[in-house]
Amino acid sequence: MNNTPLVLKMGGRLLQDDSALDALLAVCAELKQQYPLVLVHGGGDQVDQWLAKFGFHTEKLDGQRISPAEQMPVIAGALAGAVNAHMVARASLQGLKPVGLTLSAGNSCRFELNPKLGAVGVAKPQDGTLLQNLLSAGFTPVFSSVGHGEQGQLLNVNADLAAAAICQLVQGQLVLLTDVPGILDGEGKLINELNSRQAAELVSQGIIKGGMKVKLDAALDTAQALRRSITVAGWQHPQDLLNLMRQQAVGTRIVC
Ligand SMILES: Nc1ncnc2c1ncn2[C@@H]1O[C@H](COP(=O)(O)OP(=O)(O)O)[C@@H](O)[C@H]1O
Ligand SMILES: CC(=O)N[C@@H](CCC(=O)OP(=O)(O)O)C(=O)O
Repeated sequence: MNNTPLVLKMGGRLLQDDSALDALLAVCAELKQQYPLVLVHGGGDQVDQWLAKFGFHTEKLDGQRISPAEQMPVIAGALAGAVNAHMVARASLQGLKPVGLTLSAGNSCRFELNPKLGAVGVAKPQDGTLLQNLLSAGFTPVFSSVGHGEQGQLLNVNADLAAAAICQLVQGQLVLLTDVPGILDGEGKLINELNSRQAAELVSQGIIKGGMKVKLDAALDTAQALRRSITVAGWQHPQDLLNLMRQQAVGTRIVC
């Protein structure tokens, strides 16, 4: 058993495709025999659908959702309710012994507010006691990207930034799984490795933007904090995850 936890972030269309999700979670069950495992999930597409059903208009700024306080019950209902419970159910089928949590559980994270975005926080690692206890007892923590602020107000957190904070909390290794095979260059080709200087250039050229820019920021921050590379990869080929853990090149490796 390697003692460095593996923190996997799952997002995008994966969360609405049960056969793809089950295949990936089956690989997670294999990996859990080698690494303590932590899952962090998004659910932006489900939030879009729920907000529309409730008659709310929604907008994003720099890849993050503007989240007025009156929309938070719906946003938290989708992320920490429906999507989290679904992730726990599917992970349970694979024998992962999942435990569904918000980022505030056991004071795991604290939050820096971004008033431009409404009830949105950036998660920062705070107290690792709950996570360490769950991992040493063989459970798989499954975090939604919902937290709460100092006044008890619900907060929406981008799930990549949430995964970065959780990874820093356990000093783990982070893999951000998404709908595309990794970070793509101006011609749509996969970039195998990216450092902060090269990344800044691609951002200034408008080649890395929106949700991928948020992922890149989460990865660079974590790479810097832990002095370890972070991978952004696709979820479509679950075996890739096994290959990645065998040190083979998969997706985009972000180094500081
Ligand atoms: N250079 C880039 N390479 C790959 N994807 C990019 C790039 N720039 C922007 N994107 C967009 O970012 C998306 C991934 O971010 P996001 O939708 O937030 O993912 P997730 O929902 O998995 O967190 C891609 O599907 C793509 O539309
Ligand atoms: C503040 C903010 O943008 N929160 C995100 C949280 C979900 C998320 O990040 O989902 P994916 O990883 O599936 O994109 C949102 O409301 O969409």
